[in-house]
Amino acid sequence: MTSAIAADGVRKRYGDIQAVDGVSLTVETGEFYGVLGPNGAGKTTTLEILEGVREPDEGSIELFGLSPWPRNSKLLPRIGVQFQASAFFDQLTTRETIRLFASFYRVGVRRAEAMLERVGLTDLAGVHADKLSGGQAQRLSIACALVHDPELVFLDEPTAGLDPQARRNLWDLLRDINAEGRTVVLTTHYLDEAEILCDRVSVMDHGKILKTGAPATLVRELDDKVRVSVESGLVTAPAMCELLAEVGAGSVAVEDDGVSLTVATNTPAPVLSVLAEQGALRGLEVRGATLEDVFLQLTGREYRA
Ligand SMILES: Nc1ncnc2c1ncn2[C@@H]1O[C@H](COP(=O)(O)OP(=O)(O)OP(=O)(O)O)[C@@H](O)[C@H]1O
Repeated sequence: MTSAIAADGVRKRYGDIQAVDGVSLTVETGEFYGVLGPNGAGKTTTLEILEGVREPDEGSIELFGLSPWPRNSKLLPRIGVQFQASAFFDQLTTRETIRLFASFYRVGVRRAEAMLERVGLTDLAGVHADKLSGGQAQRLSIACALVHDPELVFLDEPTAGLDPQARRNLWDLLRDINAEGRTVVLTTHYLDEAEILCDRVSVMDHGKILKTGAPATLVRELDDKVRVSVESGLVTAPAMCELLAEVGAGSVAVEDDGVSLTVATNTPAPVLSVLAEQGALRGLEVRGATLEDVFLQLTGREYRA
């Protein structure tokens, strides 16, 4: 089966800046694929090259086996590109905006109205685009990208700047879009978003893809320690070390910062048993590694979105 996207050796330079430095990736049909990285990593440039709106200096790109550059009219009906909300015409209403996008693709008014309904903007159909909240504007931009029913949708940081509730609402919409069978490619600098939404993510920094995989696989491959924490004062750190040695709990690190006692371990089961036997489970939290730890290991520095 042909992949939705196959890119090989893509490079793009702006003056002295090598924005994209040898990116190769494959996105399978139906996948929810994330390109994750901090500001300036090269995510937007990569996405624009994949969309066919920017010419690469080097490399080959195929969407459904076709080259997106120069602009390929056979591909245009099959792909949806989310424009940044700020690119809307402020003086058009929500309804006029979606109808304008629908007209680009010769899509009827009924479908445009259905899209507004789908993203929950019917009640705001008469409101000017510049009066929409950040979340509403993002939903409108996603509706515009979907109005012609594309198979492959590109979203560039769709939840940037939204409050937590608006982000979660948008996540539900994005999940539904993918569940309908569409391939979704999203860039984000939010690690939690990538972890929650994406089947696979490429972690990007300084124009290069450092690693690609399912978020859970990337985290598991770290083989990082699990952190088991309880409230301080239930059992002391030295006592905990002794108890864990008695049961042969293996390599552990015990720390008490006055708020929590934390045991870092590869084998949490005996740690939990000892805490339970001591009646010291108040405030129990068990934390595994996250994509943040993956980024730290790949780059040697903390993740800064
Ligand atoms: N049109 C341009 N002209 C010159 N430099 C650019 C241009 N677009 C991007 N850059 C630079 O290329 C690098 C990669 O930018 P890009 O926007 O692709 O990264 P990004 O990961 O999407 O970042 P962000 O999360 O901030 O959008 C950055 O150093 C940026 O300043």
